[in-house]
Amino acid sequence: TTCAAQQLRRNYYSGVCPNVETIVRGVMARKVQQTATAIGATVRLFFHDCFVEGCDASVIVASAGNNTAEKDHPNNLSLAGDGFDAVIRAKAAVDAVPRCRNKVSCADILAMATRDAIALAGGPSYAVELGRLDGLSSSRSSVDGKLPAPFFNLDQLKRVFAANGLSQADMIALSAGHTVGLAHCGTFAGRLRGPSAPDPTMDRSYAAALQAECPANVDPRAAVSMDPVSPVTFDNQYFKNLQAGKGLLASDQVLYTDPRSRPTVNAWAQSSAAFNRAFVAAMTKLGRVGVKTGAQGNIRRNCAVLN
Ligand code: HEM
Ligand SMILES: [Ca+2]
Repeated sequence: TTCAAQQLRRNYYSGVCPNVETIVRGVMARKVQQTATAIGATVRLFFHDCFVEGCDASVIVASAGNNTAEKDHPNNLSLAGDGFDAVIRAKAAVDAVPRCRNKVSCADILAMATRDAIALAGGPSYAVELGRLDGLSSSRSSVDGKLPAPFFNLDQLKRVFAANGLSQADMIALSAGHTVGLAHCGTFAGRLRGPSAPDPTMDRSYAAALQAECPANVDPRAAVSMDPVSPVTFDNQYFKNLQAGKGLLASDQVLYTDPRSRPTVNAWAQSSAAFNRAFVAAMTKLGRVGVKTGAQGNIRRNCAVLN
């Protein structure tokens, strides 16, 4: 088989739809201005797409008939609607240009939208590789075991990223996606109360603040910022938070607690330039996971519906 990653390239659409990146960026700018939650929602959607059947927009497909799609797997139920909406809107804007109509894949639109969301939030801007096709299937069962859980230790995190060709350094860089966005109280409640709580690796005042934001019988829809310091800015504050015991999920804090990953956390807390370089490299690698070309995929007319 050919190496799919080699098929991706910058400016892939320069012939058929030369303005595609400008069109997507415009939609994202408007979307983010309306709802800042679209930033985290889009970035997480891309991650969950790439880790299941590769970056092929399989996560966007809606359940239909007797097929239950990826998005209805328990691990995906908390994907925020604004990420899906951003892709649907960008697709509509691209398809409104006659020469672009049905020429740009949903998978590539999600990759562009993610790049734009990060840049709009103040993060590093990078040239995005394009040329992915949309997947031909999406099933709930295919998500089983593919995504990391918030209580994973370092070995478990490394394993699920290694399964996608990503190193420990890539995993640490990508975890900084948690510099933006929200998490529901239930995802970290075990660190606040219960047999082994409060988690001794969590800063005491941060634990108290979270306990107040997420009381025992909190509305299951309640969510808190993943980065308590700069929640809508894409920056290396994530790593400074870990140094201060202010990682929200156990899988965040373990990156500092475990001596194997701590030096990397310290380096990127100290240098936003070094973090930005590592993040762009890791995102580019993430975007190459399981890319489909040729007969493995197509260009979906409606991102939520298989052709
Ligand atoms: C390292 C393992 C990871 C684990 C265990 C993990 C787990 C989680 C969990 C539990 C949430 C909260 C969901 C909720 O309660 O609604 C979340 C949110 C989020 N994750 Fe991750 N994640 C990981 C890696 C990543 C990566 C690699 C990215 C992207 C590069 C990412 C981007 C996000 C974003 C942006 C949010 C906020 C979503 C929003 O605001 O709607 N995560 N993650
Ligand atoms: Ca996918």
